Amino acid sequence: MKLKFTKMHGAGNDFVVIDAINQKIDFTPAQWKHLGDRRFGVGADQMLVVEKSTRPDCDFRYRIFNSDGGEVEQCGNGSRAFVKFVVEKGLTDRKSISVETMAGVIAPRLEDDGSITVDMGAPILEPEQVPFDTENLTGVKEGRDTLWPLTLELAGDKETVLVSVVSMGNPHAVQIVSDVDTAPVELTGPLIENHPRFPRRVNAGFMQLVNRQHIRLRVFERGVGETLACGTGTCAAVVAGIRRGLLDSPVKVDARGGQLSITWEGEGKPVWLTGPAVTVYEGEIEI
Ligand SMILES: N[C@@H](CCC[C@H](N)C(=O)O)C(=O)O
Repeated sequence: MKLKFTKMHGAGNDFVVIDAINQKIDFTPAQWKHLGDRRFGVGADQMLVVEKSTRPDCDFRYRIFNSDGGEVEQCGNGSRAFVKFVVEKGLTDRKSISVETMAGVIAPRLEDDGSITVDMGAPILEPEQVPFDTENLTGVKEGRDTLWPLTLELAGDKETVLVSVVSMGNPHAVQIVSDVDTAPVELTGPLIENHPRFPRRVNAGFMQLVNRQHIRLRVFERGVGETLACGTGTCAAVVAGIRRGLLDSPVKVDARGGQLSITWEGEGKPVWLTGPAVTVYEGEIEI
Protein backbone atom coordinates (compact mmCIF):
# COMPACT_ATOMS: atom_id res chain seq x y z
CA MET A 1 0.00 0.00 0.00
CA LYS A 2 0.97 3.67 -0.39
CA LEU A 3 1.14 5.19 3.08
CA LYS A 4 0.69 8.94 3.55
CA PHE A 5 2.65 10.33 6.49
CA THR A 6 3.87 13.60 7.97
CA LYS A 7 7.42 14.02 9.24
CA MET A 8 7.50 16.07 12.46
CA HIS A 9 9.77 16.71 15.44
CA GLY A 10 9.64 18.07 18.95
CA ALA A 11 13.00 19.53 20.05
CA GLY A 12 14.73 17.17 17.60
CA ASN A 13 12.94 13.99 18.78
CA ASP A 14 11.58 13.03 15.35
CA PHE A 15 8.42 11.28 14.27
CA VAL A 16 6.56 9.74 11.37
CA VAL A 17 2.94 10.71 12.09
CA ILE A 18 0.18 8.67 10.47
CA ASP A 19 -3.54 9.39 10.12
CA ALA A 20 -5.11 5.98 10.76
CA ILE A 21 -8.62 7.44 10.71
CA ASN A 22 -8.55 7.96 6.93
CA GLN A 23 -6.08 5.16 6.10
CA LYS A 24 -6.27 1.51 7.09
CA ILE A 25 -3.13 0.61 9.07
CA ASP A 26 -2.27 -2.91 10.19
CA PHE A 27 1.51 -3.17 10.25
CA THR A 28 3.76 -5.86 11.69
CA PRO A 29 6.64 -4.95 14.04
CA ALA A 30 8.99 -5.46 11.05
CA GLN A 31 7.05 -2.88 9.00
CA TRP A 32 7.14 -0.34 11.86
CA LYS A 33 10.89 -0.95 12.12
CA HIS A 34 11.24 -0.44 8.37
CA LEU A 35 9.41 2.92 8.55
CA GLY A 36 11.69 4.03 11.39
CA ASP A 37 14.87 2.97 9.58
CA ARG A 38 16.91 6.01 8.53
CA ARG A 39 18.57 4.18 5.61
CA PHE A 40 15.91 1.87 4.19
CA GLY A 41 12.71 3.60 5.36
CA VAL A 42 11.67 7.15 6.27
CA GLY A 43 13.62 7.33 9.52
CA ALA A 44 12.36 8.49 12.90
CA ASP A 45 12.74 7.87 16.62
CA GLN A 46 9.03 7.02 16.90
CA MET A 47 6.04 6.38 14.65
CA LEU A 48 2.88 8.04 16.00
CA VAL A 49 -0.55 6.78 15.00
CA VAL A 50 -3.73 8.86 15.17
CA GLU A 51 -6.87 6.77 15.67
CA LYS A 52 -10.45 7.33 16.80
CA SER A 53 -10.95 6.65 20.49
CA THR A 54 -13.59 4.27 21.75
CA ARG A 55 -13.73 6.17 25.09
CA PRO A 56 -16.51 8.77 25.35
CA ASP A 57 -14.20 11.14 27.28
CA CYS A 58 -11.42 11.14 24.63
CA ASP A 59 -11.13 12.83 21.22
CA PHE A 60 -8.49 10.47 19.82
CA ARG A 61 -6.43 7.37 20.50
CA TYR A 62 -2.65 7.79 20.23
CA ARG A 63 -0.39 4.77 19.56
CA ILE A 64 3.40 4.90 19.66
CA PHE A 65 5.98 2.62 18.04
CA ASN A 66 9.72 2.92 18.75
CA SER A 67 12.16 2.65 15.84
CA ASP A 68 12.90 -0.96 16.89
CA GLY A 69 9.27 -1.76 15.93
CA GLY A 70 7.95 -2.22 19.49
CA GLU A 71 4.75 -0.53 20.67
CA VAL A 72 5.16 1.53 23.86
CA GLU A 73 2.95 3.26 26.36
CA GLN A 74 3.78 6.95 26.15
CA CYS A 75 5.71 9.66 24.29
CA GLY A 76 5.71 13.23 25.59
CA ASN A 77 7.32 15.08 22.67
CA GLY A 78 5.08 13.08 20.36
CA SER A 79 1.97 14.27 22.18
CA ARG A 80 2.80 17.85 21.17
CA ALA A 81 3.27 16.78 17.54
CA PHE A 82 -0.02 14.86 17.86
CA VAL A 83 -2.17 17.90 18.72
CA LYS A 84 -0.49 20.04 16.04
CA PHE A 85 -1.12 17.27 13.48
CA VAL A 86 -4.83 16.77 14.25
CA VAL A 87 -5.45 20.54 14.19
CA GLU A 88 -3.47 21.12 10.95
CA LYS A 89 -5.15 18.16 9.23
CA GLY A 90 -8.63 19.40 10.23
CA LEU A 91 -9.32 16.21 12.22
CA THR A 92 -10.67 18.42 15.03
CA ASP A 93 -11.69 22.05 15.41
CA ARG A 94 -10.52 22.08 19.06
CA LYS A 95 -7.01 23.08 20.14
CA SER A 96 -7.31 21.44 23.54
CA ILE A 97 -7.94 17.72 23.30
CA SER A 98 -8.10 14.56 25.41
CA VAL A 99 -6.07 11.68 24.09
CA GLU A 100 -6.26 8.00 25.04
CA THR A 101 -2.87 6.25 25.27
CA MET A 102 -1.78 2.82 26.47
CA ALA A 103 -0.80 4.58 29.71
CA GLY A 104 -4.01 6.54 30.33
CA VAL A 105 -5.42 9.87 29.20
CA ILE A 106 -3.24 12.90 28.46
CA ALA A 107 -4.37 16.40 27.46
CA PRO A 108 -2.30 18.43 24.98
CA ARG A 109 -3.20 22.06 24.23
CA LEU A 110 -2.01 24.05 21.20
CA GLU A 111 -1.59 27.73 22.16
CA ASP A 112 -2.16 30.61 19.69
CA ASP A 113 1.60 31.37 19.71
CA GLY A 114 2.27 27.80 18.49
CA SER A 115 3.68 26.49 21.78
CA ILE A 116 2.12 23.34 23.21
CA THR A 117 1.49 22.37 26.81
CA VAL A 118 0.55 18.83 27.79
CA ASP A 119 -0.99 17.50 30.97
CA MET A 120 1.04 14.27 31.11
CA GLY A 121 -0.77 12.90 34.18
CA ALA A 122 0.75 12.12 37.58
CA PRO A 123 4.06 10.24 37.77
CA ILE A 124 4.03 6.70 39.12
CA LEU A 125 6.56 6.40 41.92
CA GLU A 126 6.08 2.90 43.38
CA PRO A 127 9.05 0.87 42.06
CA GLU A 128 6.96 -2.26 41.38
CA GLN A 129 4.64 -0.25 39.13
CA VAL A 130 7.48 1.32 37.11
CA PRO A 131 8.21 -1.69 36.92
CA PHE A 132 11.51 -2.07 38.86
CA ASP A 133 12.47 -5.15 40.86
CA THR A 134 13.74 -4.19 44.34
CA GLU A 135 14.10 -7.73 45.71
CA ASN A 136 17.12 -7.94 48.06
CA LEU A 137 18.14 -4.40 47.11
CA THR A 138 18.64 -1.59 49.62
CA GLY A 139 17.89 1.92 48.44
CA VAL A 140 19.34 5.17 49.77
CA LYS A 141 16.81 7.78 50.95
CA GLU A 142 17.32 11.32 49.64
CA GLY A 143 14.55 13.82 50.38
CA ARG A 144 11.29 12.08 49.43
CA ASP A 145 13.03 9.90 46.84
CA THR A 146 14.86 6.59 47.08
CA LEU A 147 18.00 6.10 45.01
CA TRP A 148 18.56 2.52 43.87
CA PRO A 149 22.00 1.03 43.17
CA LEU A 150 22.28 -0.52 39.70
CA THR A 151 25.34 -2.63 39.09
CA LEU A 152 26.61 -2.48 35.52
CA GLU A 153 29.14 -4.88 33.97
CA LEU A 154 31.65 -2.84 31.97
CA ALA A 155 34.26 -4.89 30.11
CA GLY A 156 34.93 -7.15 33.09
CA ASP A 157 34.65 -4.30 35.63
CA LYS A 158 31.61 -3.62 37.77
CA GLU A 159 30.30 -0.09 38.25
CA THR A 160 27.37 0.94 40.42
CA VAL A 161 25.17 3.90 39.54
CA LEU A 162 22.42 5.37 41.74
CA VAL A 163 19.14 5.93 39.96
CA SER A 164 15.68 7.29 40.72
CA VAL A 165 12.96 5.17 39.14
CA VAL A 166 9.89 6.97 37.78
CA SER A 167 7.14 6.00 35.38
CA MET A 168 5.35 8.55 33.22
CA GLY A 169 3.34 5.64 31.84
CA ASN A 170 6.67 4.41 30.46
CA PRO A 171 9.68 3.49 32.64
CA HIS A 172 12.62 5.81 33.41
CA ALA A 173 15.86 5.49 35.42
CA VAL A 174 17.41 8.88 36.10
CA GLN A 175 20.90 9.55 37.43
CA ILE A 176 22.74 12.79 38.17
CA VAL A 177 26.01 13.42 36.33
CA SER A 178 28.43 16.29 36.74
CA ASP A 179 28.52 17.12 33.02
CA VAL A 180 26.14 15.74 30.38
CA ASP A 181 28.67 16.42 27.62
CA THR A 182 31.13 13.89 29.04
CA ALA A 183 28.58 11.47 30.58
CA PRO A 184 28.98 7.86 29.30
CA VAL A 185 25.54 7.84 27.66
CA GLU A 186 26.47 5.55 24.74
CA LEU A 187 28.45 3.17 26.97
CA THR A 188 26.15 2.73 29.96
CA GLY A 189 22.80 3.65 28.31
CA PRO A 190 22.33 0.19 26.74
CA LEU A 191 23.37 -1.55 29.98
CA ILE A 192 20.79 0.42 31.97
CA GLU A 193 18.14 -0.01 29.26
CA ASN A 194 18.51 -3.79 29.45
CA HIS A 195 19.27 -4.15 33.17
CA PRO A 196 17.51 -7.28 34.50
CA ARG A 197 15.86 -5.29 37.32
CA PHE A 198 13.68 -3.58 34.70
CA PRO A 199 11.43 -6.34 33.30
CA ARG A 200 10.08 -4.06 30.52
CA ARG A 201 13.49 -2.42 29.93
CA VAL A 202 13.89 1.27 30.70
CA ASN A 203 14.74 4.72 29.32
CA ALA A 204 18.02 5.93 30.87
CA GLY A 205 18.28 9.63 31.80
CA PHE A 206 21.49 11.55 32.56
CA MET A 207 20.78 14.87 34.28
CA GLN A 208 23.17 17.74 35.06
CA LEU A 209 21.97 20.29 37.60
CA VAL A 210 22.60 23.87 36.47
CA ASN A 211 20.62 25.55 39.26
CA ARG A 212 17.40 24.79 41.19
CA GLN A 213 15.26 25.66 38.15
CA HIS A 214 17.46 24.59 35.28
CA ILE A 215 18.92 21.25 34.20
CA ARG A 216 20.64 19.77 31.17
CA LEU A 217 19.49 16.29 30.13
CA ARG A 218 20.42 13.46 27.79
CA VAL A 219 18.28 10.34 27.45
CA PHE A 220 19.20 6.94 26.04
CA GLU A 221 15.73 5.80 24.99
CA ARG A 222 14.44 2.25 25.21
CA GLY A 223 14.03 0.81 21.73
CA VAL A 224 15.79 3.73 20.01
CA GLY A 225 19.15 4.79 21.49
CA GLU A 226 20.03 8.37 22.40
CA THR A 227 17.54 10.91 21.03
CA LEU A 228 17.91 14.69 20.83
CA ALA A 229 15.15 15.09 23.44
CA CYS A 230 12.75 12.88 25.38
CA GLY A 231 9.54 14.43 26.74
CA THR A 232 8.65 11.75 29.29
CA GLY A 233 12.36 11.53 30.23
CA THR A 234 12.27 15.27 30.90
CA CYS A 235 9.19 14.87 33.13
CA ALA A 236 10.83 11.96 34.99
CA ALA A 237 14.13 13.80 35.55
CA VAL A 238 12.41 16.89 36.97
CA VAL A 239 10.12 14.78 39.19
CA ALA A 240 13.20 12.93 40.51
CA GLY A 241 15.10 16.20 41.07
CA ILE A 242 12.17 17.79 42.95
CA ARG A 243 11.64 14.68 45.10
CA ARG A 244 15.35 14.61 45.93
CA GLY A 245 15.02 18.22 47.15
CA LEU A 246 17.39 19.53 44.45
CA LEU A 247 14.96 21.34 42.10
CA ASP A 248 11.98 23.71 42.36
CA SER A 249 9.14 23.91 39.84
CA PRO A 250 9.02 25.29 37.16
CA VAL A 251 12.20 23.81 35.67
CA LYS A 252 13.82 24.66 32.32
CA VAL A 253 15.39 21.65 30.61
CA ASP A 254 18.06 21.89 27.93
CA ALA A 255 18.08 18.83 25.70
CA ARG A 256 20.49 18.49 22.79
CA GLY A 257 17.70 19.36 20.33
CA GLY A 258 15.99 22.22 22.16
CA GLN A 259 14.48 23.48 25.36
CA LEU A 260 11.49 22.09 27.25
CA SER A 261 9.87 23.27 30.42
CA ILE A 262 8.23 21.34 33.26
CA THR A 263 5.82 22.37 35.99
CA TRP A 264 5.01 19.92 38.81
CA GLU A 265 3.31 20.70 42.11
CA GLY A 266 4.23 17.42 43.79
CA GLU A 267 2.98 13.91 44.53
CA GLY A 268 -0.38 13.00 43.04
CA LYS A 269 -0.37 16.10 40.80
CA PRO A 270 0.01 16.02 37.01
CA VAL A 271 3.26 16.94 35.29
CA TRP A 272 2.91 19.74 32.72
CA LEU A 273 5.26 19.59 29.74
CA THR A 274 5.72 22.62 27.47
CA GLY A 275 7.72 22.77 24.26
CA PRO A 276 7.67 23.06 20.48
CA ALA A 277 6.38 20.83 17.70
CA VAL A 278 7.43 21.32 14.08
CA THR A 279 6.05 19.92 10.81
CA VAL A 280 8.97 19.11 8.50
CA TYR A 281 7.35 17.66 5.36
CA GLU A 282 4.55 15.48 3.98
CA GLY A 283 5.41 12.22 2.31
CA GLU A 284 4.21 8.96 0.81
CA ILE A 285 5.94 5.58 0.97
CA GLU A 286 5.15 2.16 -0.49
CA ILE A 287 4.91 -0.33 2.36
N1 LIG B 1 10.58 10.15 22.90
C1 LIG B 1 9.65 9.88 23.88
C2 LIG B 1 9.54 8.56 24.53
C3 LIG B 1 9.25 7.45 23.52
C4 LIG B 1 9.09 6.09 24.13
C5 LIG B 1 10.32 5.57 24.80
N2 LIG B 1 11.42 5.34 23.91
C6 LIG B 1 9.96 4.26 25.53
O1 LIG B 1 10.29 3.19 25.02
O2 LIG B 1 9.34 4.35 26.60
C7 LIG B 1 9.15 11.06 24.67
O3 LIG B 1 9.25 12.18 24.15
O4 LIG B 1 8.60 10.87 25.74
